[in-house]
Order: sequence, then C-alpha cells, then structure tokens
Amino acid sequence: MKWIPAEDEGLLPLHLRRCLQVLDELILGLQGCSLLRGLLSERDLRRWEIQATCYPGGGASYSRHIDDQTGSGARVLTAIMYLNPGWTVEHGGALRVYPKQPDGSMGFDGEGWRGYDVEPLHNRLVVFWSDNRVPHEVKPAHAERFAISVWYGDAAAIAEAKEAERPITARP
Ligand SMILES: O=C(O)CCC(=O)C(=O)O
Ligand SMILES: [Fe+2]
Repeated sequence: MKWIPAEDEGLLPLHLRRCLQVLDELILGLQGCSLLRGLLSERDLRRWEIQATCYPGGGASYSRHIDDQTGSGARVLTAIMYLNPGWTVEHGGALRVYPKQPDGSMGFDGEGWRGYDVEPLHNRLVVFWSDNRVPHEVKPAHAERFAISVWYGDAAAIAEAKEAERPITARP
C-alpha cells in the first residue's frame, strides 16, 4: 500500500493523472446533481488522499471497516478504480459492501451481515459514502489485485486534519 502525497502527483504516469482529473470532474460534478443535492450541497468537496494498493494474492484480505472512523467529514466519498485486466470471480478479492438498510439498520438482518459483492474488474470505478452508512471489506484475493483509492472530503475538515497531522516542530 502506498500513499501518494499531493506533491508527488506530478510524478504519476500521464494516463493516471488524466484519470484523476476526470474523477475530480465526476465527483465534484455530483454536487450539482439534483438527485444528490440535499445530500452533498452543504459540502465543499475537495480531493484529499490518494492510495495505491496491491494485494499480493494468496488470500490477502481487509476486514470489515468504515473509512471515516471519526465522522470528521475529511472523508465524505470513497472512490476506487480497479486495475486488474483479466480478473475473474474465481480470483476472489471482491469488495463486499454492507450498505445501511432502508429501515436504517446497519446491514444486519438478524442472521448475518447482508453484503453485496463488487468484483474488482479492470477499469471499474466504485463510489460510496465513507461514513458508517457503508461498512465494507475486501474478500480474500487469490491473485495480485491492484486499485487506486481516492478520498474526497469537506474542505474545512481536510484543513483541520492536515493541521493535526503536521509535526509540532513545523508549526509556527
Ligand atoms: O480495494 C478495495 O476494494 C477497498 C479497499 C478499502 O476498503 C480501503 O482501502 O479502505
Ligand atoms: Fe475501506
């Protein structure tokens, strides 16, 4: 797993930089989408973090979690692009999402967690809420599995998170 700091973005291959530009247009464009207006219009969304991941295969997985643990708003939307030519269901590695049920319950139906699988197919893009509406996990991957994850958050919350991350000695 590799975090890509903003200052290194220029080092990414051109096609990846172009992908990020298009992703920005898409995600920031969602704010103007009438269907989502009530949900996103209060936000001043910005791209924040970029992470490149490779699960090496051999059953590598990621247990169920929520991307924005704190509810700070620094992560509002998670966007993941999969880069796995030739991926098949037999390779495993599905993203299993547990969206909140219409009655508000947390993806739990009394018998077990009710999840939906999204295969990490080449060039597929998934976008979901980063908060507790969408707990998710990565099922065991049996082949190398590549993805780029990008988080979009509220500008003010990102600024606050960045400030908190700065080493004390670097602060004025
Ligand atoms: O790669 C994926 O499908 C999901 C990864 C993930 O949940 C994460 O990095 O937070
Ligand atoms: Fe996640």
